[in-house]
Amino acid sequence: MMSAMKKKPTNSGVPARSNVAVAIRVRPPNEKEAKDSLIVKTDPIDRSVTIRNKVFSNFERVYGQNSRQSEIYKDLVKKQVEDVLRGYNCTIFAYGQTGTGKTYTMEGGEGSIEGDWETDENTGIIPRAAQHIFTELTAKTGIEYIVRLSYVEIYNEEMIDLLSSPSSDDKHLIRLFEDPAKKGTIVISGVEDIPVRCRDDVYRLLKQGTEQRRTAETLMNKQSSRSHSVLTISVLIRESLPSGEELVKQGKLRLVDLAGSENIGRSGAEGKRAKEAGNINTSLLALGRVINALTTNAPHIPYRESKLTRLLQDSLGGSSITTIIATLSPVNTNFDESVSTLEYAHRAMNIKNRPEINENVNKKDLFKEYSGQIERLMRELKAARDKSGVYLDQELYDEMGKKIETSEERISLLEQQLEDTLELMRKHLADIELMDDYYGKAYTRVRNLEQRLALRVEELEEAKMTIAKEKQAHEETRRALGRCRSHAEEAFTVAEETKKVGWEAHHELMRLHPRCDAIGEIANENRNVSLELSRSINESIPPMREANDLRMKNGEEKVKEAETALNVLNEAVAEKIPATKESIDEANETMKSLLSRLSSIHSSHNENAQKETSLLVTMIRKAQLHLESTIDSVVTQLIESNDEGRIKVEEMEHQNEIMRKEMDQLRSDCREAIATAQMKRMEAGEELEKKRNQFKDEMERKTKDMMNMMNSFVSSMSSMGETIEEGQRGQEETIAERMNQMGEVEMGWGDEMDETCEKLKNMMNESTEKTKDQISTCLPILSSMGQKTEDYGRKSEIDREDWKKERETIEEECRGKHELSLSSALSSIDSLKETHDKTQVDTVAALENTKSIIAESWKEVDGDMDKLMKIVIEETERIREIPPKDVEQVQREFQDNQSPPTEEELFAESEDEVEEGEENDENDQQKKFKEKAKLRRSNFRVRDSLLVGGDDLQSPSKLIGMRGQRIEEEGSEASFGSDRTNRRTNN
Ligand SMILES: Nc1ncnc2c1ncn2[C@@H]1O[C@H](COP(=O)(O)OP(=O)(O)OP(=O)(O)O)[C@@H](O)[C@H]1O
Repeated sequence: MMSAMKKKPTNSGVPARSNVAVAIRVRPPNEKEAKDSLIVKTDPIDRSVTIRNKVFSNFERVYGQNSRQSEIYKDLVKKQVEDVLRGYNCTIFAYGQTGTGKTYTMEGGEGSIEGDWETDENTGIIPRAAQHIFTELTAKTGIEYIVRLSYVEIYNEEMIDLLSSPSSDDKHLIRLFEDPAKKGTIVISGVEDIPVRCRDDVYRLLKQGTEQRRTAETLMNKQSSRSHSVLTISVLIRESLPSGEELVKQGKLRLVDLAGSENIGRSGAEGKRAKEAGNINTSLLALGRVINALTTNAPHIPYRESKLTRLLQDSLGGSSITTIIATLSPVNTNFDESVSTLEYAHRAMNIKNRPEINENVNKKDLFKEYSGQIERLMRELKAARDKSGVYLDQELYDEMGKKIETSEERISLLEQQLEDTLELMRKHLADIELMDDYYGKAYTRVRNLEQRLALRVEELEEAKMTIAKEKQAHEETRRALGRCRSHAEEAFTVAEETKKVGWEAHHELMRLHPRCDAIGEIANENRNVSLELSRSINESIPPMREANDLRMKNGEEKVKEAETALNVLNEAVAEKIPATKESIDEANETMKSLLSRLSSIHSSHNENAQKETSLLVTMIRKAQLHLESTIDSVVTQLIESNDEGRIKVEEMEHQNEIMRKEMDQLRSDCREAIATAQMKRMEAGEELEKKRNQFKDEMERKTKDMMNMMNSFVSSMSSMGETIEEGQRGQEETIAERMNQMGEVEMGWGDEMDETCEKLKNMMNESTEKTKDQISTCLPILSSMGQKTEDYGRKSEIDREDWKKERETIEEECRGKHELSLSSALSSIDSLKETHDKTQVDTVAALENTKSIIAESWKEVDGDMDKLMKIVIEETERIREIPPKDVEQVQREFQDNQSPPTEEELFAESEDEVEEGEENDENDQQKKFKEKAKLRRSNFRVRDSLLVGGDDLQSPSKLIGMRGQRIEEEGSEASFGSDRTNRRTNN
């Protein structure tokens, strides 16, 4: 294929001429060989193999029994795969005796075909190469590519397409021909060249081909392959250059698993098997000859001697990069075969190739080239045919016959070539059509995929939003849990405070109890004092009342007496008035008769009369004074009784004051007690604060644990979210990558895309399911945690309520007891005060009542006195108007009417008279005094006869005299009344 591609010298590290690389691999001995001696020694550093004494060196690589598949691949194949992708043809074939590990090296151990090429040690070169090619291709951007796979078997010099359906009988159609445009490049026609889109396609086809391989059991190996298998992976890469040119690269990787190279005789093959072995050896012998010819610079290389050599023409001495892996058995039994293989390999090592890269050309050039080629061939064909109708002489004819024969051969060759070229072209066209078809499909698919991608992106966005919501929900849950924690903390704080207050109250209560007891005792004492006081007051009130009553009674009596005396006086006056009138008349008469007689002595007699009058006035004044003093004494007594009441009131006030002081003391005690309680409360508070801190620390620790749990949960959730996000991101990236690739590759692998999308969808579904599962796993945990938090909160609430209730109870009890004791003390004090106030009020009322009674008495007395005074004044005035009588007469009259004054009175009066400035000598005065005393004594006798009452009250004349004197002194009646009133008020 791709004969139109020009070859150009190698570049990029591939030498222009390079020897076929030969590596030796020695497998480990199998069970059968366990007792056999190991004769093959490998030196990887020296790259030499020693078998007995024979040393084979300068190999590309040498691997011992413990070599690893991955090692082989990295050293021998990896670079070639990269070269294939750059446009080189590369061949790797395994050569060796049956059962030495050719298939193991090329395909891998049992079941290894589906293993991961990078990790699975069983995996052989073919699966690794397939994986590697697709990994590299998918990693490249800006290219389109198509990968095709053909798998043929050469068995008994027959080529069999291992990928065609087993029923088809088209094996004879498979031909090998040289690419006319690329000399030496052998093309296999008539085989299925199946496009593959991924590693799995390769595996599937490999499996299919392997099943078709004919294997026969030989004595040497149970599954000894009697055929050569050739797997070809062609890669066509179309690349758009920045210049706008379209470049096409085509590389080919041939992986050949040769049949065993053992001796027929030793293999034990018989009959058909022997034929097989022979054919096998024919091919291998031809291969040997080719190798010999190549290494000895022979003019002819017998590629055409066998299908195998024909097929490997390009790989041996051609433009391919070739690696041979010669496999060996390590044991002595296989010595000959091992030596043969080593010699074979050593010879092959000298084959020189000229690796050429398949020149990058654009599509137009490719067509042009093919067209030119076809045209040329057609021309040649036509020319050849045209010549066939010309008549020539015999010799010339014979010559021409020969020439015609030659020409016919050439024609047939050209026809063959033309046919091959046409087939190639058809193939290329088919490739291009296929590519275009793929491109169109891919374009449509890309569109569809873009739409799907948009949908996926939307879904992804939705999923992201869902995740974000979930995250938010988680965040909210975390926050809610945080709030719950803070609520719980608050609840605990409150509970602690409540506890503290409760304890404080309890302590305070405990401390207040004795204080309350003391207060109660004081209150009891106060009550007793109060009771005592009220009792004493109650006791003192009746005597006071009695005293008052008595005084009132006395006053009344006195008033009554005064009234009686007044009445008596009035009566006496009334009695005396007619007698007096008569006496006055007689006296008038006497006076008249004696007027003349007395006129001489008028002046002296007048003087005596004035003296008598003044004596009378003095007597009246004395009586008045006596009365006043009596009244004053009554008033004083009243005042005294009033003072007594006042003293009692004062005492009570004093008591009250004491009680107030005691109350103040009590209050200050209470305050002190409260201050002490507060202090104690503070102390208890500090203690409780400590305990609370301890409790809080404990709580914080527990909460921290809880939070740690929560955080780990949340972090696991977030990591889960991140994983999901990463998964999503990965999916996004994968989708984007896929889309990029899809956008860039116009060839059809829509199915792959579908599959990828399906896979992605599945992945997303899986991821969603996983997320759901995780969420569903998390939800019960969350709900249980929420439940726990709720329970916790509820418990805290209950605790808080309990504490609150307890606190209220304690407070109530405390307050109740405290208040009860205080209120009882206060109520006892209040009751005492009330009693006291009541007593005071009663006393004051009693006093006021007494006062009003006395005032009433006074009013009455005043009225009577006024009346009396009026009478006395009138009488006095009337007496004053009476003309002076004869002294004797007067004396008689007085003797008749008045009791004689006592000596002291007379003496006092005489002294008064002396003080009044009378100028008499001492003898005269004594004489006169005696005379006056005599007179007065006689007068008083008269008076005594007139008087009814005792000595306490003065005679009416005295009273009159006193009153008269006072009137004279004060000058008016009103002033006297007001003066007395004033004095009473003052009292
Ligand atoms: N390097 C190795 N390490 C472990 N086992 C190996 C190795 N090489 C070969 N074997 C084992 O040896 C046996 C024969 O190997 P294999 O079939 O690959 O030989 P072969 O050369 O392909 O034989 P045939 O020519 O008959 O196809 C297999 O069971 C294989 O697993």
